Amino acid sequence: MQTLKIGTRKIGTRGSPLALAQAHETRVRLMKAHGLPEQAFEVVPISTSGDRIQDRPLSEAGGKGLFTKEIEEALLDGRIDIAVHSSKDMPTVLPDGLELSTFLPREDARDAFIGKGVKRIADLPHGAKVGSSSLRRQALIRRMRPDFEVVMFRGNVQTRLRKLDEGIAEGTILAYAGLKRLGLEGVITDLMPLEDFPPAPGQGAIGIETRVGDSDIENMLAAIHHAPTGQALACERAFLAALDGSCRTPIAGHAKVSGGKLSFAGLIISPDGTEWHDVRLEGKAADAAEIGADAARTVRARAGEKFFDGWL
Ligand SMILES: NCc1[nH]cc(CCC(=O)O)c1CC(=O)O
Repeated sequence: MQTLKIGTRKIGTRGSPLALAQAHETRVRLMKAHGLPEQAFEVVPISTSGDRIQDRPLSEAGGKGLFTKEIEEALLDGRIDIAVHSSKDMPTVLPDGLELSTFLPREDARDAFIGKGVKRIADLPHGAKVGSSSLRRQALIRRMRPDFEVVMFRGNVQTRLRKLDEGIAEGTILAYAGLKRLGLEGVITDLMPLEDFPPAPGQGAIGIETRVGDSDIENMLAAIHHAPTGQALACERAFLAALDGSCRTPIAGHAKVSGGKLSFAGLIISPDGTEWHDVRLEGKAADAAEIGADAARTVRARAGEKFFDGWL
């Protein structure tokens, strides 16, 4: 075990209940891995622009970076030592001097369905309202059931559940991982199959951002890094990075890693759910990023360049 320098390590996070749960999970893993008491780590909640903008889709307001800007400034300034994120919410390009260096063992990456009065999404009546603000989920819902009315649904998990109770929609889809971390898996009425309803790149994986070259922190985090999750994420993020010119094209991607092998499934889909292109690739886990980039080239070639600017 590495000997750590004295002093409290500051764990930066968004202030939402899910973000705090993820920061606490990180803290507990660090305490156990290093035999350190709770006081060795402090969780520092930071409010971000993404948390404050509630009135329009984030893709219009400026995209994923809105959830990370203020936290990354704190990391660069040294006000915090590490930043804990949902990998799914992380832009593919990070500010100079920062890296996503550590991943905790991934939770089940599937989406979960929460039905009101029905168990499965297929049981909803013709024309039912399904709530989601995610472009990917909206497109996948429309592909599955063109008769449904997709309604805008933002806010944290608790807010969305309240909207369901109020009858604004008859069902909604959220990440299983987030519900589980909040102790809310009891509200789930079904899990969406990976094949019909592929998750967002990074879904279910907690990622930790650090300053490049901060060797003290790197040593500390090495003890909690989960290498297979890191490889899966390298693949999914390479796929996203190679496609993600705008965040208006819904993109799904999921890599499974086991026994040094990686298998990846990726999908791009039009927001109306009528046109999609998918890809499956397998290879060595050590080639994770190349597999993701290859998969992106394949779907890009299948879709044609026009596919990507058709929805602006
Ligand atoms: N965009 C919000 C967000 N970011 C990460 C999660 C869930 C946790 C995860 O995927 O790790 C969620 C909520 C959701 O999609 O239901």
